[in-house]
Amino acid sequence: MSVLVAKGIRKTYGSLEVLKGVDLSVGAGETFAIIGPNGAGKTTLFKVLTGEVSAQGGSVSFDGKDVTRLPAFVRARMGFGRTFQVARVFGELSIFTNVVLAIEARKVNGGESCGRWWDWRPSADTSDEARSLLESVGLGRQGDEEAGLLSHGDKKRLEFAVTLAGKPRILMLDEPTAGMSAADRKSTTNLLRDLKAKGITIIMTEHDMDVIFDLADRLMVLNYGAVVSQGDPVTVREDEMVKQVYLGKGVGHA
Ligand SMILES: Nc1ncnc2c1ncn2[C@@H]1O[C@H](COP(=O)(O)OP(=O)(O)OP(=O)(O)O)[C@@H](O)[C@H]1O
Repeated sequence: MSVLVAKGIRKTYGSLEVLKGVDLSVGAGETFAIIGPNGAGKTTLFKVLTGEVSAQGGSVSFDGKDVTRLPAFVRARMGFGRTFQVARVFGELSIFTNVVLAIEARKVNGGESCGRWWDWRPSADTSDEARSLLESVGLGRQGDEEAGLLSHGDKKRLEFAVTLAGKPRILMLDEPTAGMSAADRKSTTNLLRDLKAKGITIIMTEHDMDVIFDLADRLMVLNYGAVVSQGDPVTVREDEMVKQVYLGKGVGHA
């Protein structure tokens, strides 16, 4: 069954047609990648799917419900988890507190009380959950460190933990390995493989073809806002049009 379906998405900025009628359908538990050259419209499509920007045409449905007109925060509450090209965390707070706040936010949104603000401290359950999330992203020993001082790769890891704290039904990852060292890219790929194995639905944009071909069940290739090809990695890799517009002769870091 499809979790996320988009039909005929059209988006323009002034006279620039950024998305020209994009259709996609992502199944439960699937890892779906959106790839294409710089400026192809990948991030814009992402933002339309998450509700950060509205499109001029088309529809988006999530779990069979039309969410086209719902803003991003409502879609987030419905189960959209989102990471960004540049990780967004509370830099002045500790790693542990960043995750605790995300867990508490989920609980409050779910109608639970988190105590009085003037003597607030996380419950034992919340603390245990935060520790286990940090463990799962490889930051288990660094909980007390200030988030703003983390390396780029570790900040991304923390952003994953914060996003997972929301218990998303669908994980939207905009270039999860952008700007990472080879070692960080490898550990992030391993982390994503673990999430995939847990059955979480993932939609990602990514320029690193090794990451894409390692993780994606299906790919969509965008060029100038139009879908050039869609299918499993082997089919897309062999597509002559895709080779021309994006992959070139060899497949590597595009
Ligand atoms: N807010 C905006 N206002 C005007 N033009 C925009 C806006 N956002 C994106 N664009 C333009 O839309 C086009 C698609 O941009 P988008 O960021 O979606 O591409 P992309 O495929 O994600 O690129 P990259 O791989 O470089 O991140 C580009 O020409 C970009 O300049």
